[in-house]
Amino acid sequence: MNCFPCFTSKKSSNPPSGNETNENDEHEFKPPPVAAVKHIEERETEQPPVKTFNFRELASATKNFRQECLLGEGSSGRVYKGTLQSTGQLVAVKQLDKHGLHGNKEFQAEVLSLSKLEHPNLVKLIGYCADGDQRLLVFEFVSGGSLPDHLFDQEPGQKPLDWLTRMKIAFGAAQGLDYLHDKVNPPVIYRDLKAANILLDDEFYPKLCDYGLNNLAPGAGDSMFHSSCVMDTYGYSAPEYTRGEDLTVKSDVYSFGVVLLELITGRRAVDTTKPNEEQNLVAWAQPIFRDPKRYPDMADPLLKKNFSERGINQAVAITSMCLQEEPTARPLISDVMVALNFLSMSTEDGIPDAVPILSFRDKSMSIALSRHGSCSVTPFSLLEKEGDDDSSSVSSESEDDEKKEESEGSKKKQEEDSDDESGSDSEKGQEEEQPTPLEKPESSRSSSSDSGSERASPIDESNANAQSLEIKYSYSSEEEEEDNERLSSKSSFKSDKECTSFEYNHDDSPKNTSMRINSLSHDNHSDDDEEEEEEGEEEKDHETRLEHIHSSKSEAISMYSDDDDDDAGEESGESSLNRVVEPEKEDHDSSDED
Ligand SMILES: Nc1ncnc2c1ncn2[C@@H]1O[C@H](COP(=O)(O)OP(=O)(O)OP(=O)(O)O)[C@@H](O)[C@H]1O
Repeated sequence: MNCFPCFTSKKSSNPPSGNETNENDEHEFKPPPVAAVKHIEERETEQPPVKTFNFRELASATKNFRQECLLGEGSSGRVYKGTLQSTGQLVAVKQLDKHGLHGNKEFQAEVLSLSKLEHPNLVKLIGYCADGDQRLLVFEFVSGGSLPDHLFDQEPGQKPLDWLTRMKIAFGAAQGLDYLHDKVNPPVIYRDLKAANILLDDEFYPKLCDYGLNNLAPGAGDSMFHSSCVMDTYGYSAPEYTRGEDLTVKSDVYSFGVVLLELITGRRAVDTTKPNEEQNLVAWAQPIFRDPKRYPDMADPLLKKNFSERGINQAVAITSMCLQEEPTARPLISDVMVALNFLSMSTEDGIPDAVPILSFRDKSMSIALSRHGSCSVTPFSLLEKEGDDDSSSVSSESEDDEKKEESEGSKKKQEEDSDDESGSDSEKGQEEEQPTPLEKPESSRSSSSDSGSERASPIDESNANAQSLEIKYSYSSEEEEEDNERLSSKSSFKSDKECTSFEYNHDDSPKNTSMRINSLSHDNHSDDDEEEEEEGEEEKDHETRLEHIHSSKSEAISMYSDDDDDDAGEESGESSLNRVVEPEKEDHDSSDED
């Protein structure tokens, strides 16, 4: 076994032995050390930081690839369940089809790329074997089966997945995808996201498999590869792919939308047993997307209506965003992830917290969700103007919708005008957020009025909380936050004496991205805010304040860095996934627009 010393985390130097794996450890992401500047000697003998197996070891692990160990067969080969003799660890051994075999160097380069992708929501590559004409990949074994096993192919007596579990699965899958899109530089496009590629452990914790395997699949690189992929992912492929256009990260967002739709409806992406008009799930859902009153009717009957109306409305709204025909109109997966985080949190009354719209990097998601009970945020200066006349300070939901529609239209136009600048635009977009009338959180609504007309005063609790809002994107050093290795989030909507806050510590990324959103009430003004007030900058003082801090990114030198090795990489068959991290990444999602 050859490991990069610089990639060797405690975990990899002492691999857990299968069943002995500590549950908590398994779900707790331990990012590989950021140390990326490799010694010259190490570069010369670059080997994947995973175990190399000889064929005999894997044959004995899988009882000679016996039928009883066969987990299934996919487009790239057969997958067997095995037990490593040396450690007792359970593994899934993928025996790649022999036709379209790669040379050893090429195969190793792909394995090297794959091995560098590490996230708790991705099935971990443990090792590989390149023996003679055999090419095998060894992955951690995920014990709970795949998502379709639980969603569609239930055994008699098997309990259906409840709503919250479905949202948690969606959130976890979004985290895995977000890692590939946003934490790996340049982004990795999944290309083959579908329910069958979401594996679940015994606690329904989701892990994506088959990521980054495109270059290893038989036929990769030949002219037929593109079309055969369409067939494999039939029902999940984004329209641009079937049009023969290039895939982007937004194509993955589309596929993710299909999975989300499956989770909500309990229907398969393609089901030929259904009447013609219902066979294609997205085609069936499109007319319903345009009629929000029908959203709750889309729910899987097995849920027996055990979900909140706001929960399903927001989930369907997110789904329809992901399934937009135009890639640029689809949200970033990071925004989908933020929204799903809220939907996957249990609350006492079962109603998910409203998602504060300024949580999003891109405005489109804010607009979509603000229609379905999310906490909108209006610059206070505008509220004051509205507040002069009490009657104008409140608006009915239909008025809200009209205004939002207007802003959605203008947003769409903005997007078209500047679809190449989305990273900086997302910041800009938030700064220039069109005011949307405030809505009360659902909990206060229900008690406030029985008339059904949703009204919100500019000085209600949630508004007060929202009056001063800071967003900080900062890149924190590994040392500072090494204890916060998993994305953590907290949210609360409390009285105006308290502050609303939630934090995302994306410490699972090589960049250790940390995003913090604090929505402070007046009572909790920071010193800075108070100073501003004293200075009499009234308008500014009450406006939503956005602060984006990109601190020193010296840590952007990541484990992917190969420095000046580009040429060497090419020569040695360096794969497409093995790319150099640029020292500065200004534009978060520009890659998908390139
Ligand atoms: N790491 C793993 N742990 C447990 N089961 C796995 C693992 N990887 C794959 N499987 C199972 O092995 C079977 C075959 O998987 P594979 O990924 O090759 O095919 P697929 O996803 O069904 O199809 P395709 O590769 O064409 O997308 C599936 O049933 C899958 O759930």
